[in-house]
Amino acid sequence: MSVAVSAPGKVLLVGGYLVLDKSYSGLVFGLSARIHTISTISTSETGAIVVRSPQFSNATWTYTLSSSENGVSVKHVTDKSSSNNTFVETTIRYVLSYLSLPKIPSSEITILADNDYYSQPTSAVPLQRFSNQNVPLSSAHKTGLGSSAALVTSLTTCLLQTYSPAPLQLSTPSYLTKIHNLSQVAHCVAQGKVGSGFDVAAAVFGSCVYRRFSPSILQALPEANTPRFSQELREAVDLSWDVGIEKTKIPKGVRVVMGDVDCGSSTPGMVKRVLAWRESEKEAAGEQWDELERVNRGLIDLLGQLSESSHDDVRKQILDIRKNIRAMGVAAGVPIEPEEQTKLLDAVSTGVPGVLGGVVPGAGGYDAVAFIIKDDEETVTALKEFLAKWDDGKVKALETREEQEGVRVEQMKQYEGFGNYLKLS
Ligand SMILES: Nc1ncnc2c1ncn2[C@@H]1O[C@H](COP(=O)(O)OP(=O)(O)OP(=O)(O)O)[C@@H](O)[C@H]1O
Ligand SMILES: C[C@@](O)(CCOP(=O)(O)O)CC(=O)O
Repeated sequence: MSVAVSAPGKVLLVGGYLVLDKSYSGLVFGLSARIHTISTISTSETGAIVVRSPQFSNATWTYTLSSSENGVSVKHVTDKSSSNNTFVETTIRYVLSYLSLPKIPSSEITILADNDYYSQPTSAVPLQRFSNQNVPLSSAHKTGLGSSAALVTSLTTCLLQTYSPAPLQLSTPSYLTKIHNLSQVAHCVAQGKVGSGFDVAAAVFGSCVYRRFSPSILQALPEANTPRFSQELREAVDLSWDVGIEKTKIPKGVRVVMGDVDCGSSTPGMVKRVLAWRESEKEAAGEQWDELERVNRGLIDLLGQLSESSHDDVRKQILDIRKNIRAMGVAAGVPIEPEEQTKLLDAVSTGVPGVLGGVVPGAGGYDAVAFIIKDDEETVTALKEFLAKWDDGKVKALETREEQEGVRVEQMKQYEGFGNYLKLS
């Protein structure tokens, strides 16, 4: 029997940087662009998991598995053409160690990512779903939708559904919390640091107002496969975390449109510099963050009770947020809303009727822009046409839009046309 799961990407509309500190919050929307993982238990005797990501070249990873009292040892079988996939390997190691099964049947897992995760070449004909990128994963141009968090969450859930001794329902709140905690652990270990985790939260719970968990929950965990690893992992995951998730959704009548700026900024470098500034200018930075939190919360409240008559208030609130973000950027010496992005956001906000405003989402920089617009075809078309003419078409509107739902079990039928990618049972 095959099991399929998908988890959404994210856009952190407001709260970049602040959300790293538990005293502040971020508004994150889950996106319709999802990463799917489909598993099939295989008949092979040896305990092994073969993972394929068939939209990319040389993207097959084989792992042999063996159980011990220190957790499940997961070894990547390498050959000449293979590369590592730390996110996949770590997720398998942590989920199977969490389950601590004495015997682990072999399985095959296929990863399929919606097209919006990668900048696509301009094409006269519509792309097929899960289009083939024809390049190794390392050369794909990511659009910044949080592919690793969606992948880790989707794979964690797929492994739990495949290997848990008792069948589980994703509608059970305690099970979703377990998926969240385990996915956060695996994602942090794989990326080598404890981030705020808003991307994993969106992948699990969908759109929400997010407040981070205390990093100390994870910092105390022993290394994988050392004494007490399995027990302590289980204890940490089953603990009640001090994370804040207030589910939310975009109000009726408006939608989010993402613009992919095929360029890119180094998020870790920007985070380091903003946090160093905050440390060195404690008082001024504290005041600035409190003010940003106030205006961010203002937008969250406005969106919570939106009507046609409050569109102008949303416009003003977004401008206020941007003014504060630019001030933080100047004070920290980090181009969070760089001049080029300011020009673009201003031009779209004033030049395209139906656009309520736009921001540089997440860490900002040159990566992406996100717009809140009226949810009608006319506005979407006008925005796309405007972007196509801007700076030689460097900014492309993505097809994805906000979506409320987080991780979910998928019906197998939808993959039937993808026989070139996977065999179903
Ligand atoms: N389709 C996929 N197949 C297999 N592995 C994937 C896939 N997509 C993402 N990954 C894993 O996630 C890693 C990319 O993670 P990274 O954090 O660099 O990007 P991201 O999460 O998309 O970034 P951002 O948070 O800026 O959106 C890849 O190196 C790979 O390990
Ligand atoms: C800067 C930060 O607050 C947001 C980064 O968001 P993004 O990866 O640019 O979408 C970092 C974090 O929250 O982990």
